[in-house]
Amino acid sequence: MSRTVSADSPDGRVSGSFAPPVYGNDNGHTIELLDVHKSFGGGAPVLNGVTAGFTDNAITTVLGPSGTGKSVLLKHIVGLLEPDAGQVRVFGQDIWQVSKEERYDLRKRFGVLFQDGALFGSMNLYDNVAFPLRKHTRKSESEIREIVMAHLKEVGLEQATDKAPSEISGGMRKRAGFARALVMRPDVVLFDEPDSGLDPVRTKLLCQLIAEVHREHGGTYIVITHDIASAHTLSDYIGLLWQGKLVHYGAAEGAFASDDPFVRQFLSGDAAGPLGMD
Ligand SMILES: Nc1ncnc2c1ncn2[C@@H]1O[C@H](COP(=O)(O)OP(=O)(O)OP(=O)(O)O)[C@@H](O)[C@H]1O
Repeated sequence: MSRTVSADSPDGRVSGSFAPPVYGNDNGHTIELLDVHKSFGGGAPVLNGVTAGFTDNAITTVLGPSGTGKSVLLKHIVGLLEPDAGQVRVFGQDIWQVSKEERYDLRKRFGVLFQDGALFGSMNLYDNVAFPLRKHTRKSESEIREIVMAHLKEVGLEQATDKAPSEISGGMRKRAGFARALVMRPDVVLFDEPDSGLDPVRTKLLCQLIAEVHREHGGTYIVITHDIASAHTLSDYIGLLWQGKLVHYGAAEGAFASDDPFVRQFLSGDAAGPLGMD
C-alpha cells in the first residue's frame, strides 16, 4: 500500500512508496514508529507524528535539514528518549510498555555509532572495542581478543589497537566506534551522522566501509545524515524528515528519480523549490 500526499500540504505530506507499519514482528519491519510526537519544555514539536516502518536487512538513510529532529528520531529508536505520544516498536514490542530490564535487553540488540564515535578517552582502541563484550557477555579474554581483532581488522585499525582516541583522526575514531558497534553482533545498527566532521574523501571511504560490512553481515542499518553524497553511496531506502514528519519513505532509486518538488529539491540541494530557510 502506498500513500501520496501533495507536496504543498505540509501537515500531511508523504510522498513516494510508503510502507505503513503493521503490528508484529514478521512484517519486514523490525523498527516501527507509529505517530510519534515529541516536544521539549512545552516548545514547538520536534517530532509531530512520525510514522515509519524501516525495512529489515537494508540500509535506510534518514535525511533532513539541520535541526529538523534526526538525532531526536534516532534517540527514540534506541529508547534513549520516550515519546510524548505514539509508539516505538522494536522486534514487535512497544519499548515503553515493557519492563526496564526487557528494554535493556532489547537495546543490547542495537549497535550505535554516535557522531564522534563516543569512545572512552581513558581506554585504548582495543579496550574500547572490547568494552561491550566484557560488560555484557561471559566470554573469555581469548574469545574477546579474537572478536575484537577481527572487527578492528575489518575497519582497518588492527595496527592501532594501543592508540588512545585522542591520538587518532576523526575518521579513525568513527571506524573504531563502528567496530565497537558491531562486536555484539547487533540486529540493528544506528548511525548518527557518520559523515560529520569528515572531508568528502573520508566520508566516501567510511560510507563504502559501512556498505561493505552490511553486505558481509546483513542487519537493519539506519543512517541519519544531511549529506546527500552519503545517502547516494549507502542507501537502499531513503526517508526524508521535515517539519517533524517523515515526508517521504521509499527505495533510493525512486527517491533520486522522484519528480516530487520537495524530494527533488532536497536531494539535489537546490536553493529553488518549496523548501525555504525555516
Ligand atoms: N534534550 C533536548 N532538550 C531540548 N531540546 C532538544 C533536545 N534534543 C534536541 N532538542 C532540539 O530538537 C531540535 C532537533 O534537534 P536534532 O539534534 O534532532 O536535529 P538534527 O536534525 O539531528 O540536526 P543536525 O543535522 O544539525 O544535527 C533542535 O531544535 C534541538 O535544539
